[in-house]
Amino acid sequence: MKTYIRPQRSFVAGIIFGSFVIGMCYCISSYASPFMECSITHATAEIIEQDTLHGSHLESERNGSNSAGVETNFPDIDLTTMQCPTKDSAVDPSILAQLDCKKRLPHVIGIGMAKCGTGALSFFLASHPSLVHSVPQEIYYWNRNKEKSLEWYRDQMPISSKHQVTMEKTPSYIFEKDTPARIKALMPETKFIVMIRDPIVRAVSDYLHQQRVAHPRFFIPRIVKPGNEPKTYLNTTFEGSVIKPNDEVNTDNSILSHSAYVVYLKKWIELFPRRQFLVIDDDEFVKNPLPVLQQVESFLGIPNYFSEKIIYFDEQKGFFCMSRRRGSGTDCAGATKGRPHPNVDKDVIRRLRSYFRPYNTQLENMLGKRFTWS
Ligand SMILES: Nc1ncnc2c1ncn2[C@@H]1O[C@H](COP(=O)(O)OS(=O)(=O)O)[C@@H](OP(=O)(O)O)[C@H]1O
Repeated sequence: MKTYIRPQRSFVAGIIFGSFVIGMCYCISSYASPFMECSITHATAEIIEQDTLHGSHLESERNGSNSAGVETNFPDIDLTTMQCPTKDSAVDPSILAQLDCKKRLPHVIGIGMAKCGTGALSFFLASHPSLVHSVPQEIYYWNRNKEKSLEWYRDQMPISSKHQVTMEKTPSYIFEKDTPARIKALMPETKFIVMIRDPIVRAVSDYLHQQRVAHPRFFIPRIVKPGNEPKTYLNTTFEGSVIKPNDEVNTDNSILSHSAYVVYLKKWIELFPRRQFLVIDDDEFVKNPLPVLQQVESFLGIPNYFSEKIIYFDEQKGFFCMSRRRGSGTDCAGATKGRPHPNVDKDVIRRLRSYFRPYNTQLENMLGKRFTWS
């Protein structure tokens, strides 16, 4: 009989001790939860080690164990994935001091290209616990607001902890001639994300987008002087917009010229080290965003957060969406994405392919990368 009684006693004692431990954990987690939207404990040392460029931006050296390498009352809390609290009251002062919550200039800027998945990328990245994204996504500081101060720019950013990366994207930055030099002078460590896609598909997407805007001046054919930036021109069809009545390719139309990526990207790549750029092919991203998002995490030196668990293909939307998103908001990127593309005349496609070929080849040589659409 004794052999039965002993295990029963230790079983009861185990339950009492276990309940005590669970209770303690619950107390600590409810205390910490107002400022912990997500706790990722699997931040890999390798990814953090790659963050050489960001060392100066992130203002802290991170290490593997307690990723912030700081002492708090809660040694298991990962400060690199912790959000700045909206209210200070419930936060342990030692944690608050380590987060150093304030607005910061962007560490990474999405500089282009329009209609290449830039909105969807920002949508996914904004859910990452180690990244804060400007709202709205597009700030236009380096073009429309260039007279304003850097303080104004900083003020457009959300509050971040010193362990988070701040991001904004304005796809039209890439076209600005003096912007690379200005960023180089003021924020030389900035990282850049550039999204591209099949140039003809981008042109069709741009055509559909401009049609929706439909400014009257878009319908007037304009001759652009050599060296000047082409303007948008819209005809009733895509084909009519990109092929002139004399049967030449309408190179004066920005719908086409903006797909000659190398022309614009070259100026940036000449000024900054190549490691400060991540070029993403939207044709890959749209089909399978997860590896691309993981590549971005690695590029930014932030912990791994994206996985199959939070990204799913939405049959109704026809795009990948997020199954979990912090805060309120939709689960899929904006409603203006994914307009049905018209079938384009085969002969026009053939002519546009040969128009873009030299640009694509130059781009591939510059980036040391091949694209399926080239
Ligand atoms: N996951 C997901 N959800 C929705 N949309 C996605 C996604 N991934 C890529 N895309 C593609 O994004 C294209 C729009 O590009 P942008 O966001 O750069 O457009 S914009 O310049 O900001 O207007 C848009 O192009 P169109 O299909 O031509 O509208 C989409 O194909």
